[in-house]
Amino acid sequence: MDSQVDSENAYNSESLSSKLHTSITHSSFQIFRLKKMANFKVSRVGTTPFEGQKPGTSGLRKKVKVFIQPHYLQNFVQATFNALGAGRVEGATLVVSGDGRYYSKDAIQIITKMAAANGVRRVWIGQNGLLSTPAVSAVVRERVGADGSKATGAFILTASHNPGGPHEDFGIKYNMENGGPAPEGITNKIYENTTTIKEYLIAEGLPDVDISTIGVSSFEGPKGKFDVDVFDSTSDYLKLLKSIFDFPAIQKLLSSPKFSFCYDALHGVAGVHAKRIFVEELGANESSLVNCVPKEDFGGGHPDPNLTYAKELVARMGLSKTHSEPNPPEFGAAADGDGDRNMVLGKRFFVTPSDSVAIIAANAVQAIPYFSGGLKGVARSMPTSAALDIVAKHLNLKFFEVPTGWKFFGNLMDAGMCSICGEESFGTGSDHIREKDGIWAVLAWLSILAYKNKDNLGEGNLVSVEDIVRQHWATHGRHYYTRYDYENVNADGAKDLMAHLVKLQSSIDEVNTLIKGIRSDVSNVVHADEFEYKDPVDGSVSKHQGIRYLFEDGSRLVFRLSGTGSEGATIRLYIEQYEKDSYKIGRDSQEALAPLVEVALKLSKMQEYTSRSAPTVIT
Ligand SMILES: O=P(O)(O)OC[C@H]1O[C@H](O)[C@H](O)[C@@H](O)[C@@H]1O
Ligand SMILES: [Mg+2]
Repeated sequence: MDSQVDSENAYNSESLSSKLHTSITHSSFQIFRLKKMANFKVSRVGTTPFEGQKPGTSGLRKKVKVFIQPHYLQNFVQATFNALGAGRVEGATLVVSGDGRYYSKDAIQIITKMAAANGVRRVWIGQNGLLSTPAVSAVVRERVGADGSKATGAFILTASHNPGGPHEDFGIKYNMENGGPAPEGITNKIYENTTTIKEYLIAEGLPDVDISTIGVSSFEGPKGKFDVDVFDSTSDYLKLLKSIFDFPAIQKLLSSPKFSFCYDALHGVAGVHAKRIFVEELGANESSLVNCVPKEDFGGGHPDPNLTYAKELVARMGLSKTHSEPNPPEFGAAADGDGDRNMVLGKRFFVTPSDSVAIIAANAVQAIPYFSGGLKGVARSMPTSAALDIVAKHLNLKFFEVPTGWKFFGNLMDAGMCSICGEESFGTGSDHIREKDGIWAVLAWLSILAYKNKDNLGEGNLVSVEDIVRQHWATHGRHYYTRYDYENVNADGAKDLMAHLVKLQSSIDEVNTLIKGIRSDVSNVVHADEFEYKDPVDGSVSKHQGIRYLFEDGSRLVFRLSGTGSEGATIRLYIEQYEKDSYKIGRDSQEALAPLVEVALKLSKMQEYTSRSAPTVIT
């Protein structure tokens, strides 16, 4: 009897002994159990607002030194609970996990205690606090707890592709019961709450949970039971992926001596899933995994899968300018810190994310069982190239152009209007969840490769990634595309540059005169505006979503300020040119785009406003 009592009340020994005494005097254990003391009490902690807790496109991202200030994280979490309202918090089942970056472990303990105090019924945590953003979305949508419970929302602890470590970034965002990021109505309310917050609730007496061991720990609070369920990070996500793709077909491709594969998680959370999915399930060689052990500081790197930051993969795939690789793998891919982004490479070949989504959409019905019944529609973000538009037209599919940010796809998917979508920012995904999904994109490509090679894994040449892309261009034309990023520039300079570009738009004639003075071989601008989007599902309007210059020959220049940086401003310049003639589609993209790049830089007075003579990253 004693040991049972002890284990249930281990955290309140003083009151326990007095109760125990009472129960023994009344010689009725039953009475004692019913009146059992709580494991924790609710403590109300006074606080004052912090400035700048406005969640951006993907939650709140700040330097760790900002987040670790006393009450900083707590204020944001309480503001979120208050914005959700008691109906979505009391009795709720909340997922709390992330990409494992520095400060995650502390944050998980704090959020768990605050959840308990706010009346949440269960907190679900991926083992070691690790769940990729797509895995969180899958868990929210698909996981069923041992007691039949379903998740009602999630705190995702990540700053995505931003570096991690004590001097780098931390982040937090809230996802709703559909597995997608909270809509603007909620994030605005969270922000309002952060400006007036006076107190937060936290459980006192609740111990830190051991997040490294799978299992359920149960506690008793003033409002009843509170469970912490630590579960395997990959099982639910894997189950969902298995229902989408033909795993045996992919396994056959991976085991073919003609094929070789490489995956770089850049020390982000995707490494955990990759080992299980690619190696244990699909039979890839363990040596094909690079940087797949998650690290709190991503090994000191920048966990963004692009040609600049995914250096090791780029070198392995034979794309490094300084290192020559004699025998690169046939296929390579990388992920960002939280595993929702992807970069796909072939042997010595880069697939632009804009082409990637178009090619996946073009082949999905044949190559991916989940889509065998047809696609409901496709969508891309505005700065993403128009390669997908051509596929949509060709296949007679519903098509949507939305502002940057994955949440805009969510509404379309919830309304059954969109199956596949993608962004130039290395995000690709489908309506299986409500986040982009890096591993899904890799499996989609492996499915296409498996499909195209289904009859020649024995004899004949392998149809390579490059073959698939070139074939696509030959059929649909090619969108030459590049993005120039100017990271961490002076915020006022960036604002002035944008204002200058908007002002120019008032006279297209003047713009064309300026352009002719810069390059006479560039076509005329026919339309210029700031992109605005009216959501076809809820009618909401998003303004100022990027500055566009549209040219007569289909070329486009787009300028945007990043919504995901944590310091200064980042200007993104997107340059695109369409070529239909087969003899013009094989050029080097930087070379093909050089005239438009020159126009963009001079028209925007980039160097004048940013004091930068070159971008930080070119993709
Ligand atoms: O605002 P940016 O830095 O260009 O980033 C834009 C990207 O941010 C996040 O990753 C969002 O999830 C993406 O949907 C979006 O494309
Ligand atoms: Mg990310």
